Amino acid sequence: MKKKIGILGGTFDPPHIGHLIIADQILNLYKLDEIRFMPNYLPPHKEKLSNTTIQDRLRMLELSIKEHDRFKIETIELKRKEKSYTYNTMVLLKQLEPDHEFFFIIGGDMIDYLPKWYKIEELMELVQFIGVERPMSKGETTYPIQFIDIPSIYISSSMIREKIANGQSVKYLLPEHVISYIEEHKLYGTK
Ligand SMILES: Nc1ncnc2c1ncn2[C@@H]1O[C@H](COP(=O)(O)OP(=O)(O)OP(=O)(O)O)[C@@H](O)[C@H]1O
Ligand SMILES: O=C(O)c1ccc[n+]([C@@H]2O[C@H](COP(=O)([O-])O)[C@@H](O)[C@H]2O)c1
Repeated sequence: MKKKIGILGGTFDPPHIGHLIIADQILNLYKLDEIRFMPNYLPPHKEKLSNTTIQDRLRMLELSIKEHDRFKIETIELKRKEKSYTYNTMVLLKQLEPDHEFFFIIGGDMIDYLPKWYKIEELMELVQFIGVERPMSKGETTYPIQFIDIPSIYISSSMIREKIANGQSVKYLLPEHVISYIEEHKLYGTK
């Protein structure tokens, strides 16, 4: 049977409850079979922002999703070891799994940036996008994105990295297991 799969691509440095909430809301509202969290190898548009390794990002993601039986991890971009252009990834995924229907999930900041994406016109033809509003971003677009109305969450990975570096609490902003991992491995300037 044709499965409906949501893809949440990201850097996840670190993953936080914003990612988990949007994934669960969309899974439920779109009646998807699963959500795959897809860490990129090299984000196309970001400088390296922290000293975490790919293994750290992957492990934190595993710890984040382990209690949800419909949350999975898609490692296709980690295996390719190149800049993670979504168009290339989705072409490959659709070749590998031709029977599945894919939905690519993006937050408002990424929607603002879409005109700069690699082969954006072709990508829009290839996969349905689901957009989530995000505080501080316009999230307006002429691309055919389906917007979904879910609680807006003012949390970002950069906010979390900054709080940790300043010795401030991040309790409840990300899963406890991930906080323990960050402390154990002294990530993001943990004091
Ligand atoms: N709080 C949020 N609300 C809506 N979308 C979000 C939220 N946090 C992340 N996203 C979306 O999830 C995807 C992956 O995000 P990413 O891993 O880059 O986290 P981030 O919080 O945006 O990180 P950073 O602060 O380092 O830019 C992107 O499409 C992003 O827009
Ligand atoms: O393909 C592109 O040109 C492109 C440009 C920017 C971001 N993306 C993808 O969008 C997703 C969210 O990106 P990020 O950097 O906010 O984590 C992630 O899967 C990126 O690989 C893709």
